[in-house]
Amino acid sequence: MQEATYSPGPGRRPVQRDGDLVCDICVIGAGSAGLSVAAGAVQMGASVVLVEKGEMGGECLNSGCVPSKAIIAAAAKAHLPRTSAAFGVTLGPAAVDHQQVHDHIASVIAAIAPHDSVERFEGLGVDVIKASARFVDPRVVEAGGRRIRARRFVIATGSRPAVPSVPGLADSGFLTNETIFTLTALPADLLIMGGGPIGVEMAQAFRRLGSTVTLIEKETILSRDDPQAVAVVRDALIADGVAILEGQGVASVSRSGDRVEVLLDGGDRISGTDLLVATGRRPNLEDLGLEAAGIATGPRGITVDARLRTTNRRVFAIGDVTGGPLFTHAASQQAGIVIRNALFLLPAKADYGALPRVTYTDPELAQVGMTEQEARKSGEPVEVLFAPFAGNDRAQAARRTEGFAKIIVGRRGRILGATIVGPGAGELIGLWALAMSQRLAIGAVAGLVLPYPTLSEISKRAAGSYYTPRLFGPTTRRLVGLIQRFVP
Ligand SMILES: Cc1cc2nc3c(=O)[nH]c(=O)nc-3n(C[C@H](O)[C@H](O)[C@H](O)COP(=O)(O)OP(=O)(O)OC[C@H]3O[C@@H](n4cnc5c(N)ncnc54)[C@H](O)[C@@H]3O)c2cc1C
Ligand SMILES: NC(=O)c1ccc[n+]([C@@H]2O[C@H](COP(=O)([O-])OP(=O)(O)OC[C@H]3O[C@@H](n4cnc5c(N)ncnc54)[C@H](O)[C@@H]3O)[C@@H](O)[C@H]2O)c1
Repeated sequence: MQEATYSPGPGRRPVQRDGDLVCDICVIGAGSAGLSVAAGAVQMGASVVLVEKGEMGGECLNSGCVPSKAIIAAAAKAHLPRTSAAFGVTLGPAAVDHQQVHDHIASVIAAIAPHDSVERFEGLGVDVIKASARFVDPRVVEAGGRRIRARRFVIATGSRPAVPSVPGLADSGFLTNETIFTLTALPADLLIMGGGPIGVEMAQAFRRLGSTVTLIEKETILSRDDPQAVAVVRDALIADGVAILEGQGVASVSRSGDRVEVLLDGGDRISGTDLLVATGRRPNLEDLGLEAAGIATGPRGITVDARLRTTNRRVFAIGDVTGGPLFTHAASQQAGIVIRNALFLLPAKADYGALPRVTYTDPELAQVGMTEQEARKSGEPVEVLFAPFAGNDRAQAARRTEGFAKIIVGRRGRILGATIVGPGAGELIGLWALAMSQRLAIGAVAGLVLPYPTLSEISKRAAGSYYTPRLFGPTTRRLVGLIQRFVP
């Protein structure tokens, strides 16, 4: 997480009192969520203690967003020879050295790590304790043999892979996001259980790097997303050579020598050299002493209200440990809400109505607000605006014409949601996130002047189509005809 740093000079520091370390805010967990609160709070003058039992930066830096996007970038390079010929450029076949791919991933992590480091946070004035934290009563946390008494606590302990209880799986040896980025040899035959964002991103990346890949999904891949957009991603994965088995559960797993064997619910058997389990997440709640602090949990994680308060009024919880939305940018949005509540006593509430999400396949799939299906279910009259990348001149020049932008509009041009699947969709969705967060109507995007030729014009094209039937209809024609009679 790259949040801004401002150095206002020394602020309040935690103090030792009656054997306790006393501070304004104690943050548990130094991942995307915890680091954002700690950095923000200390720079606004609060005294902050940050407790982390593992690596600073948490999952996003060490085993999530950063390494996954680094391997996707390597895979894009490996894919170049397969797309260049249409431009009249012939590249030799890609030779992938996975040890060097691993080193590339490690060096990207190392480049970002100083921003999340103990040194940087202590430099900002945070007391960092490298230990496991546990509530001993509603007001006190113990960590590394120290007692921390804070006005407010923030639990930001994240999540870990949820491994399903499939017979044989635990004894067969499998990879998760915690281990796959440490491989120094490319898996020859990779089986992936789970077709969520992790499964599909990794399926395409490893296939492009040279693995044979089979993706096993018990329902449909990317099931939360617009099926028409998912179809574009599915076609791209298949074109890359990923075998996709949808509607197929895994009945059992076994290992025989260097092969892992999977028995599917339907009775078919498949085997591979490696198995990646990407079947969702579990919140990190254990050993936190939540009962001692009177903090309730639900099936997805720690129970919080719209202000992100737990059932203990001194304690907030944010990030993956609350069960969703499971994104780094959601964690930092939540951190801002906690800061407003805890430091300024403002009743700020979480609102995910304009929270974008992107799956970084090629093409990317980006969403903000409601999908078409969600909007239709809401009962409001819905208009669907559609612009294909094939109608975008820049996409034509780059030979990237797959995909589309679909904008969902309600009454009086209110933007209800945007789905973009295609080249650079993750960058293009930002415009719609801004439009939705500022409650702009569709006319604001239709009236934008954007540089030609850019992919971003697809948004204007889709927005403009809202006015096509209104502008080019019989009323306008009659009006122009009437006015023209008076033009000398
Ligand atoms: C492969 C993968 C790719 C992803 N890609 C993206 C992406 O592209 N974009 C995106 O937005 N999101 C992505 N995510 C999701 C994102 O990584 C998470 O939503 C985010 O990291 C959650 O942050 P967090 O601070 O809640 O938890 P974490 O980052 O998990 O941090 C929690 C920290 O708390 C510490 N901790 C736990 N218990 C204790 C304790 N008792 N005492 C002290 N410390 C403790 C842990 O050691 C950890 O460091 C991805 C996830 C994965 C797995
Ligand atoms: N680009 C991004 O922003 C990004 C990338 C990766 C992860 N993430 C975050 O991390 C979260 C976790 O990702 P994920 O992909 O592990 O989880 P997920 O919950 O999104 O998807 C898991 C998939 O596994 C399937 N599944 C579950 N059990 C199965 C079984 N026994 N056999 C076959 N399939 C099974 C589910 O039907 C589901 O489709 C995501 O929800 C997302 O919020 C974000």
